[in-house]
Amino acid sequence: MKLVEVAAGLIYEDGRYLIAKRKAGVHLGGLWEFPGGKREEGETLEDCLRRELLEELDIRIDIPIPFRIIRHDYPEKTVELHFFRCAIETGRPSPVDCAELRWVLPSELSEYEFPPADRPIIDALQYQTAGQRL
Ligand SMILES: Nc1nc2c([nH]c(=O)n2[C@@H]2O[C@H](COP(=O)(O)OP(=O)(O)OP(=O)(O)O)[C@@H](O)[C@H]2O)c(=O)[nH]1
Ligand SMILES: [Mg+2]
Repeated sequence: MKLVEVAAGLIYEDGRYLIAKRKAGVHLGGLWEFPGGKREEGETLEDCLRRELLEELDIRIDIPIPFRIIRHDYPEKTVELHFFRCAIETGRPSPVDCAELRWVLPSELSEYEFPPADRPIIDALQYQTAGQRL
């Protein structure tokens, strides 16, 4: 089956992560996600992340730090999601290519419906923050 490589940003600011709601009608439409998209030929995953965040949110980010790679089989395709931690360098996020944007606390992430592939990321972000409070 075809393998789709994706870069997605865990965009962090003042204790919150920026999440986006996917437009209706696209793959996994209506679910919340970490902004990003598919790598194009000739691009590194970091280039891809920068391009997608500029296209989808109109922001430029500082240096992305690789966090985790998750491979997940959907019935129609297999995705390899490369998650990066990052922060906004310039710009104010606007929902150019998504239905809605929200800044949420790690503890609030479980109130939003994410694609099944994102489960381990949500768990890791919540676990990390819980640890920091100990
Ligand atoms: N961006 C993003 N994609 C995810 C996440 N989790 C997940 O399973 N995906 C899947 O990874 C693929 C990447 O999709 P995308 O729709 O963002 O790609 P894109 O921005 O290049 O969009 P396009 O194909 O309309 O140009 C989709 O099949 C999507 O369902 C996530 O947290 N963020
Ligand atoms: Mg996208």
